[in-house]
Amino acid sequence: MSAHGPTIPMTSHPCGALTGEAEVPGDKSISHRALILGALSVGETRITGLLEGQDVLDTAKAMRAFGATVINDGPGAWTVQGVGVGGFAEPDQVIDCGNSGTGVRLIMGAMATSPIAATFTGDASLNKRPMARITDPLALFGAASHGRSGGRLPLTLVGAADPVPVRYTTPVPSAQVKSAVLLAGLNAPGQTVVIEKEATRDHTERMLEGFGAEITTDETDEGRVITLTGQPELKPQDITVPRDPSSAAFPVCAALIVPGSDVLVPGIGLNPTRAGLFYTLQEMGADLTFENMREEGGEPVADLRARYSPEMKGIAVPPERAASMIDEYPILSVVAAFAEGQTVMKGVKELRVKESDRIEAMATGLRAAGVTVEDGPDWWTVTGSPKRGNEGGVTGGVTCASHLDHRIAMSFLILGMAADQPVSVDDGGPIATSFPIFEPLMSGLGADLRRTEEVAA
Ligand SMILES: O=C(O)C1=C[C@@H](OP(=O)(O)O)[C@@H](O)[C@H](O)C1
Ligand SMILES: C=C(OP(=O)(O)O)C(=O)O
Repeated sequence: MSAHGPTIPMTSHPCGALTGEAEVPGDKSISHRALILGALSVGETRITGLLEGQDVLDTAKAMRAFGATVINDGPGAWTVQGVGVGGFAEPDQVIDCGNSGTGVRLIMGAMATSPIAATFTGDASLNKRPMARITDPLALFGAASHGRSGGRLPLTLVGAADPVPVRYTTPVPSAQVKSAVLLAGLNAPGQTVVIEKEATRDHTERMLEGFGAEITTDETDEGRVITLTGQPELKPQDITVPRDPSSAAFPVCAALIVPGSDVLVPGIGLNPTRAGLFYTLQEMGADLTFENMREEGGEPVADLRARYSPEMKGIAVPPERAASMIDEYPILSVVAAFAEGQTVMKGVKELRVKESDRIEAMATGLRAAGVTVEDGPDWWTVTGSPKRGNEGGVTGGVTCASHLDHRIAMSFLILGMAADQPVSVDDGGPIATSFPIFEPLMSGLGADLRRTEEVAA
């Protein structure tokens, strides 16, 4: 059961060529940040292209609970009347962030240096995920948290009444940890400094600068040093949210493994901290090209064209690339199942603590579908083959558990499009958290997706 709806068993049948144009929704990471920084500004922020997935809708609801006025003016069009830095009111309800690690972790940071308390919870998936990685640095500002052992949700966060600035080196490569500390630093005096050894997505830094905060990033021997001057007055902005590369990954990868496919996925951000999968696929020999390269909102954007690629080879993914494709390893493992040889993915311990243990979830389903997978604490490998049908290759014919994880559900449904037999997932409901139009969009390209109670005509 997903946090916000019924269980939806789904089946993906082997399909003909996927063709056409796939306009994926707005970027989930940027959507969360636009709402939160809009709420921390004084005045009206206007947002177009907002992702209207459940994760982001939960953040919009949370911002209302903290006192901002958040209005939906039409598809993707939202306005936020903010309350200013330090202006959050104490919510009179539990903040339920559903399935969203980004939502709960960034919102905890945003309130941690205000003299208010709030209780946070989530769904069965989110309430298993580690939160000490957030409450530990927030305690350095003077915030206090009271929750379950091991620092998991539900928990109550009591914001610092007299916050102090913090200098913090992130212990794991996490943009959520970095962002929570920066957002807390907004309402602390002086300068808050975050140091990250591996570069992670930089949407928070870019957006804070866009809202008028004083923030610098320096590459040093220690790593990337990000310095924020506290207590700015953030200026409301007009924001156009770019389309999400992590959602684009699904139609792109489907086209690469379904014979005869040729799909255009327009307007995808190629921010270097987000585009690692696409370069990896090209290195595997994918027929994947960037058309109409341009800049939008200060970021590189292109139209991605993906064509069926039967000559792909397995690859050793550079571990230093992991952060720039951390959400794309599940769908990469599906492509790897159809590439000749071994794909090696190392330095990916973080996959064990996403909405699910993504290594375990994918390894279990792929093995059941006839694919060779090996794994360890922070690594896994997939040994694939381009063979189809009775020559060998991916048999399919299995039902896989999604574990309340949208990317696991979507990855197995893409597998079913190219396997010899259909692949089912026990619950496709979580797909709505990040990609609510996944079913109609993929069906429009030619996929054969069915809600399992449906019977073929
Ligand atoms: O900051 C963000 O928007 C996100 C950061 C990543 O998590 P971590 O920062 O925990 O790696 C990623 O997995 C998540 O989908 C979105
Ligand atoms: C891990 C993800 O999101 P979150 O951490 O926000 O739940 C994701 O979208 O793959």
